[in-house]
Amino acid sequence: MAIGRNTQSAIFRDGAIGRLPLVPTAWAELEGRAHQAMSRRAWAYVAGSAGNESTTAANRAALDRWRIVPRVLRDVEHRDLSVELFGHRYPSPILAAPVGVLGLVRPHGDLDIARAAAALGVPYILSTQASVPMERVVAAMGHAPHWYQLYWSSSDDLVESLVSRAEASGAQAIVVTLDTHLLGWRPRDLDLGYLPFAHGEGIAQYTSDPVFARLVDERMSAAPDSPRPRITPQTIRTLVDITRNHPGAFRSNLRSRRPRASVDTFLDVFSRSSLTWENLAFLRGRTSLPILLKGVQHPDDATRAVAEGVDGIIVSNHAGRQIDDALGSLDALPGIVERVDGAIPVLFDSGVRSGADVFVAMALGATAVCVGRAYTYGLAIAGQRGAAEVLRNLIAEFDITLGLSGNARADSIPRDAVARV
Ligand SMILES: Cc1cc2nc3c(=O)[nH]c(=O)nc-3n(C[C@H](O)[C@H](O)[C@H](O)COP(=O)(O)O)c2cc1C
Ligand SMILES: O=C(O)C(=O)c1ccccc1
Repeated sequence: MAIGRNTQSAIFRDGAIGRLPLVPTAWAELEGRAHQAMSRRAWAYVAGSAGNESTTAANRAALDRWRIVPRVLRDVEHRDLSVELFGHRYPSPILAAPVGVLGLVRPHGDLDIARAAAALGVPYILSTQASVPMERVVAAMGHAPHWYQLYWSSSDDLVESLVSRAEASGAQAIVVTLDTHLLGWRPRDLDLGYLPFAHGEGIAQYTSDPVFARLVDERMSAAPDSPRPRITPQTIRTLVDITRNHPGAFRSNLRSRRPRASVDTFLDVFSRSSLTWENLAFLRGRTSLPILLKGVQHPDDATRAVAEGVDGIIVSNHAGRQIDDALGSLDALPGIVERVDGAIPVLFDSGVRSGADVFVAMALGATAVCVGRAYTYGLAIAGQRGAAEVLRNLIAEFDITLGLSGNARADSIPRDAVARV
C-alpha cells in the first residue's frame, strides 16, 4: 500500500481502471458509513461520549480555532514524515490509539487493525480491553512496532503479569491510561443498558492471564453455596482456548459458572481509583520499557510527570468519553508543551479526523498524534483493508499538508505554521 504522496496518485490510477476506494475520505461520509455498518450497541459504544457529548464538540472546536499559515518558495520536494520516539524511528507521526472491544465492531477486529497498522509501520497501542489476547495480536503483526496500554488493576499481581506479558511480547512502551479509573457517564450506552464487559466482551487480556485465572478460582471457591467444579490446569487451558478461538462461545456460556465468575472478577479488579503518583514506582520497578501517562490535561500534572521520571505524556481526554463539559484536548496542549519544555515527548489525541488536524497538533508541539475512532470506522466499513485505508489517507493528507504549507520535516514544524483565530 502506497504511503504519503504516492497515495493520491495510486487512488486516481486505481479509479481510472474502475477500482474505487473502500472507505470515504471525508469524515462525515466515513462516520455515516460506519454507522450503517455497525449494530446499535456497537455504534452506541464506539461513537458515544460522556454526558451531552460537549467535550467531543469542544475537541473539534479547539482544533478548528487553529488555522494553517502556509509558506512559499522553500523547496519541499523531499519530505521526511518520520519521527523518533524512545530510540525508535517511526515512518509517520501517527499512532493507532488503544481502542478496546474491537470484537464488537468486527469479529477479530483487533487482528484486522493490528495487521493494517503493521502493513504501514504505524505503531499500534494494544488495549487492556482488547477482544483478543495480546500474544495473538502481536503474532499477527510480524515484527511491526507495538506498544501496550495498561489499565491499572486493583490487583498488583495482575498489573505485574500484564506488564510482563507486554514486555515479553516485544512492546516498545507502556501507556498507562489515567482518565478511566471510573467508567464515564455515557447516555447512549446507559439508554441501551449495554456495557460490553458485562457480556464478556473486551476482557480477553484478563481471561488469557494466569494471575487473573487464579483470582477467578479464588472467587469461585469463596462461594461454597453454589456447586464448585474442580479447577484443574486443564480447565484453565480450555477456557483460554475457548476465548481465543470462539469469543462468541464465551458470551453464550456466560450463565455458566466460570465465565460468569470471570466477568464478576473483571468488574471487581478492573481499576483502582485510589491510584496516586506514589504508585508509579511500582511500575518503574517492574519494567524497563518507557512509561507514558495518557489522559494528562493540566500543566501541573505534566510538570509532576517529568519530575517523577515518566518518559512521555499523552495529552488526551479519551475522545470526550469520560468527562462532559471538559476542556477541548487541543486547548490543553500548548500549556503542557510549554511546561515540559522538551524534557520528554508529548503526544496528543482526541478529535483528530484528518491529516491537517495532525499537522496542527504537531505545530503546537506534539511529538506524535494518536487516532482512535477514525480507524475504528474504517474497520467497521471494510475490515483490515478499511482500517488500513483510513490510516493511509491520514498519512497522505498529512504529507500533502506538510508540503503545501512549506515544510519538509514532520519533526520540526514551526509554531508559526498555525495561527489562532
Ligand atoms: C470505542 C473506544 C474505545 C476505547 N478504548 C480505550 C482503551 O481501551 N484504552 C484507552 O486507553 N483508550 C481507549 N479509548 C480512547 C482512545 O485511546 C483515544 O484516546 C481516543 O479515541 C482518541 O480520540 P479520537 O477517537 O477522536 O481519535 C477508546 C476510544 C474509543 C472510541
Ligand atoms: O470505553 C472506553 O473508552 C474505555 O476505554 C473503557 C475501558 C474499560 C472500561 C470502561 C471503558
